[in-house]
Amino acid sequence: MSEPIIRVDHLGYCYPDGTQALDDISISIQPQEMVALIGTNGSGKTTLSKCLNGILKATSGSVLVDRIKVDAGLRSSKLISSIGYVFQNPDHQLFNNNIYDEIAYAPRNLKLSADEVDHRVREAARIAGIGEELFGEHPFFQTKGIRQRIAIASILSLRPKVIIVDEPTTGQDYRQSREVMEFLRELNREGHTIIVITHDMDIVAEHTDRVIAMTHGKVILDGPTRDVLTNTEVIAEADLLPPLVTRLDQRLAGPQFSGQALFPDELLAEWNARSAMPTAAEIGR
Ligand SMILES: Nc1ncnc2c1ncn2[C@@H]1O[C@H](COP(=O)(O)OP(=O)(O)OP(=O)(O)O)[C@@H](O)[C@H]1O
Repeated sequence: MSEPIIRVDHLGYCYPDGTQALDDISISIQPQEMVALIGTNGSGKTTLSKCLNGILKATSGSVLVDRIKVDAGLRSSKLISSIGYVFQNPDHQLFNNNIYDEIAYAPRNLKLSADEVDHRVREAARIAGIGEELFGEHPFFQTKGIRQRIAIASILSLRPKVIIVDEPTTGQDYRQSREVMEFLRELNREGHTIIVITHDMDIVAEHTDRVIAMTHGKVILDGPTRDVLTNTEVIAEADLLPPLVTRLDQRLAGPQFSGQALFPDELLAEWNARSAMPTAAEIGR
């Protein structure tokens, strides 16, 4: 196994008002993983992301990203090029008057040459699927889907190895959500490590390989997506529900029903493999 791109050891974080938001978290993430970070509101997902990104300084334990010791106030150009954080609400991130300047903002801050900035803006926009004809437009007048892409492009222009995306599908319809997730998957295939924070278990099932589940500032389960999402008891401890298909599979009786199905096709295959139709009593088990 290669060296982790993220190594968190016994991380704790306490806000100045005394709220203990993270408690003894230890995780490591390998390069090019596609990870979902799940948990109820207030479980500590955003705080953890901010500690990874150097926005917050751990009050105990340590965080290493791409071998850099992460320390708030020390958002060195190396750290900025290693990890980027896309806010839950793109409007909290976008503040320039046109899309080009928005994407160019961070590389300009790195004091890169004008040519290099221009190259990075065009590259990031192309990867994020933002046409150059939009460069002069104001970010605020775009759809939420496009604003999300601008927010991602403005991080991509730094070419970070790790990208954390906080609730990328909130407020978007099914088609837009799918598009955003497929786009993140593409970035993942191209070599980026992606961490997605989401409450949507169908999105988790379909688009991520590993799930880290949190509650009350602790990691309660960390493993392959199917193992975590079908672990009903632990998922319930985090006040979450597995995908509907999984819940149905777990209620059906019979050896064909594994209780592990995540997708309708998997459940259908199990159903079709049955020698006889289930009785009402079996379904109600
Ligand atoms: N600025 C702050 N000051 C004090 N406490 C905070 C602050 N921000 C978050 N908290 C608290 O820290 C804990 C973890 O919050 P955090 O936002 O990290 O959770 P989360 O899992 O990201 O929640 P959500 O899904 O709602 O975004 C919660 O108890 C929250 O109320």
